[in-house]
Amino acid sequence: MNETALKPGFLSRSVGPLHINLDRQLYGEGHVQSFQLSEANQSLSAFNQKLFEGGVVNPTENRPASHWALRSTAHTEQTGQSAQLMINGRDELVLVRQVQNHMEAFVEEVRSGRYTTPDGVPYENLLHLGIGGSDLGPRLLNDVFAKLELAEAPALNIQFAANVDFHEMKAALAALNPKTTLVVIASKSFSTRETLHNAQHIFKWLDAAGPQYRAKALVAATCKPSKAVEFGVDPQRVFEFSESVGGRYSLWGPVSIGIRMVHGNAAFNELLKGAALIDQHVRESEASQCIPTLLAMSDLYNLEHGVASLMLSPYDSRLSLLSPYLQQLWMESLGKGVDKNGKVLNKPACPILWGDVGTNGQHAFFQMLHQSRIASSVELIVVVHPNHDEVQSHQVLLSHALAQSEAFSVGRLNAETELNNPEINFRSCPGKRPVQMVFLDSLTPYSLGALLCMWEHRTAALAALQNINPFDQWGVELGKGIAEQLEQSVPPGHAPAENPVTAHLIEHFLYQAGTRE
Ligand SMILES: O=P(O)(O)OC[C@H]1O[C@H](O)[C@H](O)[C@@H](O)[C@@H]1O
Repeated sequence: MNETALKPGFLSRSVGPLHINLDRQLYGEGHVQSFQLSEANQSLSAFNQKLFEGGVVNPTENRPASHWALRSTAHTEQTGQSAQLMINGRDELVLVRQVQNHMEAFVEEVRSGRYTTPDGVPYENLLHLGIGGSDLGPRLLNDVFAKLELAEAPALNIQFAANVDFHEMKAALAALNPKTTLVVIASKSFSTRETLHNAQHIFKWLDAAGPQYRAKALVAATCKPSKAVEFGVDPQRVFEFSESVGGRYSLWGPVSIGIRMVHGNAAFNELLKGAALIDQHVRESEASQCIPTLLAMSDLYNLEHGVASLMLSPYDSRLSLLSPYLQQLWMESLGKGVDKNGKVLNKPACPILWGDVGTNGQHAFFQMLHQSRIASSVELIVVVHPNHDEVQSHQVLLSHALAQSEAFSVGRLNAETELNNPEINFRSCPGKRPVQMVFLDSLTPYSLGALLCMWEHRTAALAALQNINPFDQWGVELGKGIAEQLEQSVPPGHAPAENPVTAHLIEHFLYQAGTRE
């Protein structure tokens, strides 16, 4: 007996290194057919056309979304088609190509040791400063690339500092030497408090080693080049990207220049090629064949049926930073309360995305997924060819992923009977959790590019299906504004905060810190 309404293999689709199976969803074939004919699907096709034409898809900021253009050189190489993307009278594709050439040349200079410190020796270290979209992508890429045994060995020791919590910076600096460290300041806006505060600290750290070190060490990735220059970065080492590239969609461009420096241009360009393959797949496939569309269709169906959680578990420890990266992409894009017409939504526009690598999660939170009343879909990623020869370990790993997929969907066959019997109802696993299976041929920069790009399109598709804007993040602004005011109230002896509870909390903090009676 088949546990769901779909025949095995009905929703299996492949593109390049990526394969998905959605047979264990809660809908039947009829849903897929009616979805194809639905108005929502037509709006999605119109959205994708507008996205790739450079139309305004981010209405609250009156901008196109041109992150896909950062992969355009890989697309041109693959298809031989070159195009134009005119935004505000400037061809964005020309900018992308120029900056990419400039980055590649600089990266070669650094990696070959021709770009030297003021003491005439090659740089050995790199500190990446940035937060949110200017941190999570490069951090994920570095973590995966470092575990891939790429043809080119890492050329520099890399450290990251995102948080204004100084513990992170302290640990990063302990592993660095100011005389041999390049500092990448990645900030789309070049005005993020945490990043600029950390950069100011680093200026002091570099200057303490000698006044000559700062100038050559600084590199910036931003869409506000003049601000970076004003801040003290040599214009030769300011790498620009367009304002219409959202921060959480920006890892394909200059924000990842540190990853190019550490792991080489070749690996990075493979990542772009894998992503460009998915762009092409989205441009050319009809809904019933398009992987991101089918996933978004399932996500929407689940939301409409009260499933507002999505647990993502890659059965590969090299992907342990995937969930934190995707949390920003997914929840900053889709965590919205109104649609593009300002209409208040009557349900969440995205499930909460969370998870950890398998099998570890099985021994931690899978219990809740199997038996609690919290409805969650489950997405399991399996890498078919591992990067080791321990066949048995890999088979055990695969068995666990497949077992969980079956258990979440089928449950325990006599679950209903068990529930009617108080003596044994603790055993009941009702099943019927929607399961998405994702297979990657192997983990490479190319397949990673395809996987991440697939998620970008899935995110945008789920937004388009609900007529919401996935490219703004107005909710983030509120706390930033309040924090700016409170910086005046936190130091002892300063004006109290306006809000009485906040004022009380500050009083308590100062008392516990021993700076107030
Ligand atoms: O790159 P930046 O301009 O420094 O912005 C860094 C981050 O800041 C904000 O909090 C936004 O919510 C994020 O989307 C962004 O990635």
